[in-house]
Amino acid sequence: MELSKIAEALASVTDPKTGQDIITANMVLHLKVEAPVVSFTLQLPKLDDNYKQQLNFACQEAILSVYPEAQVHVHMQNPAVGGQAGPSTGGPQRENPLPHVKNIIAVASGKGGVGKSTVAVNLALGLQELGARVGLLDADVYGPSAPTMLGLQGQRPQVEKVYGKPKIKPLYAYGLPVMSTGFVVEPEQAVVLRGPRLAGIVRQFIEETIWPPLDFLIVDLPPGTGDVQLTLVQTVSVTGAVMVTTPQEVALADAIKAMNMFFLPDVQVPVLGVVENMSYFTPAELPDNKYYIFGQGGGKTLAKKSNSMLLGQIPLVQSIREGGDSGEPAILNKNEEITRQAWLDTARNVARQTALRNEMMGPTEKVTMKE
Ligand SMILES: Nc1ncnc2c1ncn2[C@@H]1O[C@H](COP(=O)(O)OP(=O)(O)OP(=O)(O)O)[C@@H](O)[C@H]1O
Repeated sequence: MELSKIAEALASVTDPKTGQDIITANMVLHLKVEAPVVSFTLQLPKLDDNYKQQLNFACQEAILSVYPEAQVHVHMQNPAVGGQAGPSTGGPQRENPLPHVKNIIAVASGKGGVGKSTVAVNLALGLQELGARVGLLDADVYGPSAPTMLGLQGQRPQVEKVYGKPKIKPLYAYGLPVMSTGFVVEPEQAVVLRGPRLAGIVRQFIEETIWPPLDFLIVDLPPGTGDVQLTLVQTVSVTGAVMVTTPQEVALADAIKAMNMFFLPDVQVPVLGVVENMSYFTPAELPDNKYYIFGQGGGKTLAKKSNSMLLGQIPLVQSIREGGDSGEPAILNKNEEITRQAWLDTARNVARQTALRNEMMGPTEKVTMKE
């Protein structure tokens, strides 16, 4: 009996919760073969009887299909839930719908149009370029821009049944699994649908999408504060928030208001830092010149107010706008090295601040609903 054949057989078994195969989802531990006995531990996010039985049966069946003589012993184990790296902070243990996603990063802003979606998309691709496994959830229900920015407009994600339950397959762009409210809701529809309905869609996207194992899930939030923000912090443990602002003082008051939501005593999502977008204008023909047309200092002030750092300063350049419109984000444009480096530096800082945060604190507690 070969271990590799057994592992291969187990890779055909799907976790009914995440839609991932149980090997990729790191659910199989201590796999041992002493013919005819095959034993292993199956780590489950929740020991629900029905769920346990289904998986046990599927594992037995998979192994018996390659080694009919095998005696399969499956030991079920419930790991500490709560999800991400770092020790548990104690308190009530709640189920984590994304146990195979290490860090969930919310990208937020005070008002629309500051380039939050541009930052979310380029940050996701930047982290991927640095070697991380990244996914993007565009939860900007009123103005979903990921489909256009990633050249996925008009496409619809497919639904696949996993143990009889429908799960959504994300679309892929440049290797990035992407879900966007724009895939299922027309912009005109979003305006008439009420906040809680849209928030429900976001919750469904988190819980029912077949996200692969990820180091980072970047969540592009709508501007300001509202139902979607609340739903996110109630559904998952958000590792940290990245605030996006422009340098103007006038944008600051709104940004502070949006940021303060993360600091509410019931929420307590750490702010990893601030990305200042449209920091300066650089004409393509004078790449070394910087014109601070929107003033200076907004990003730094916001970082100071949140006791965090300025993660990056992104120039206002035509290629970023063009990249957003053409479906080929600026970070992929190797002819615009200065802009590309600004995005990569930002991604590096986000990765570093996330690692530091995880070293210093336990997972963020999910917010519980108070009736
Ligand atoms: N640094 C930049 N240089 C040039 N254009 C930019 C830059 N950042 C963003 N843009 C452009 O500005 C417009 C608004 O950006 P984006 O959609 O990312 O903003 P947003 O804050 O997500 O807005 P909303 O959430 O209201 O839709 C887009 O056309 C985008 O391409």
